[in-house]
Amino acid sequence: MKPLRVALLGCGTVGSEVVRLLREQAADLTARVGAPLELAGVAVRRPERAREHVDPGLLTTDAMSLVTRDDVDIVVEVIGGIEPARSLLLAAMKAGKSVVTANKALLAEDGETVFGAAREYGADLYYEAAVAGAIPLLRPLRESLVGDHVKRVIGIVNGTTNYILDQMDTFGASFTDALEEAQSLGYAEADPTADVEGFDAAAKAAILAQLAFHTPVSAADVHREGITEVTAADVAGAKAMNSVVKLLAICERVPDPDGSNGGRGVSVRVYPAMIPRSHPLASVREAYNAVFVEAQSAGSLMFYGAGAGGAPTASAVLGDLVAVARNRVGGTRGPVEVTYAELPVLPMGETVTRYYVQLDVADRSGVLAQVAELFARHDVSIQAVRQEGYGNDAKLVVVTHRAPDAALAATVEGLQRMDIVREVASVMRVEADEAP
Ligand SMILES: NC(=O)C1=CN([C@@H]2O[C@H](COP(=O)(O)OP(=O)(O)OC[C@H]3O[C@@H](n4cnc5c(N)ncnc54)[C@H](O)[C@@H]3O)[C@@H](O)[C@H]2O)C=CC1
Ligand SMILES: N[C@@H](CC=O)C(=O)O
Ligand code: NA
Repeated sequence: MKPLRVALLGCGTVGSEVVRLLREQAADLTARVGAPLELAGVAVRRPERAREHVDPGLLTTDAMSLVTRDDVDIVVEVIGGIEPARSLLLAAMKAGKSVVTANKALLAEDGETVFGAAREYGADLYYEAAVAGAIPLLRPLRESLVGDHVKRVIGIVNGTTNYILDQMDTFGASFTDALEEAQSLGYAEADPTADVEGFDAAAKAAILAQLAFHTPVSAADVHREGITEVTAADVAGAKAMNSVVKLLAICERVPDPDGSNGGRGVSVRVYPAMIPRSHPLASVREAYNAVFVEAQSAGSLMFYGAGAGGAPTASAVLGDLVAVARNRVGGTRGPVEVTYAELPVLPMGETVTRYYVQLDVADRSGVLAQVAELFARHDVSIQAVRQEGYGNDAKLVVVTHRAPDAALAATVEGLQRMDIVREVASVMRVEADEAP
């Protein structure tokens, strides 16, 4: 059988592992695809650098010529970022190549163009590695669950931030030390701001929401808060509540009051939140990822595994590579993205959540009543309130019932202006528990 020729774009953390696996598993991959997979070229920025497993004769800095070469069938993009990745993928699809990418930033920022090109040119576009690394998640959403009605997707989709929060929670590590470790382990993006400010998780949330709800969602639609403002007080507050702080990506269909099945819209958001230690997401440690999918007929499904790192991510890339190669051998195509639902993405203010608020207060009579009155004024119902310490160390901890995020935010602003409140020491959303 004629070999299928693969152009690899980028040979960093993920790309170098793709090359290694292609070489080490060549015989098995040939048997599984029905044709050998042959590396036609590797586009890099610095060809003078020695690379294990790569024949130097395959290296080029001219990625555009490589992707359009007649002897290339499949293009694997693991450069990352928007340009030149977008131009390279568009040129590849136009030239009739099948495409595999791990680039969530591009798919979330300008999925319309990239998915549109796949439709226009009839090209295969696979991207399992883009969300939750090695975990098979996009293929289940795109194929296995496509006959169901997905209601909610909630999970931990960024390994770097989970690693940092876990180190802070378990060992009391500093943010900076934990980030450096995550970088050295190959989990972090080239610019770790993408991880710690939540951009990476927001891109993944957009991709998940689009697939789950068959509706266009881009990174700009996602409410995003990172973990740079998570303090030791937040982590300690969570501990005292028998909870843990996790950076969550949440994609929800918001029910329509008239009961229509499609829903009023979708809420897509990323923020650090407290979850009870008894919840399965709380036991997701280090750089692992886990995602719950709640569907009408399937019920709750949990996907767990390595969400970052060279070899795990390369596993997902190889899975896609075999899939597109099989399609080429069989003369077929994979699934095409459909976003027929056109559900609106609702503003964060309308999203219903719960808050944990820790206040340093003056310890005198009437304080609790004034604080409670402010919550009531914003129609935010209190689930529990507790005082810790006394005198100058008095703290009030308030946990609310569900309320629109705008009402909760206005309540916190009001607390910040109250004389009796010395400091709003910690504010954190509370998720994934059963409370109303
Ligand atoms: N590292 C991880 O754990 C994961 C990474 N990803 C995604 O995989 C992609 C690659 O990530 P990493 O390998 O971690 O990044 P990396 O920064 O280690 O590798 C990217 C490589 O592309 C090269 N490059 C940049 N511009 C180029 C150009 N114009 N032509 C040729 N090469 C160029 C860089 O020199 C670098 O070696 C990104 O889209 C990332 O978001 C996805 C899941 C997990
Ligand atoms: N930087 C990302 C890598 C995978 O997408 C992460 O930390 O999860
Ligand atoms: Na994945």
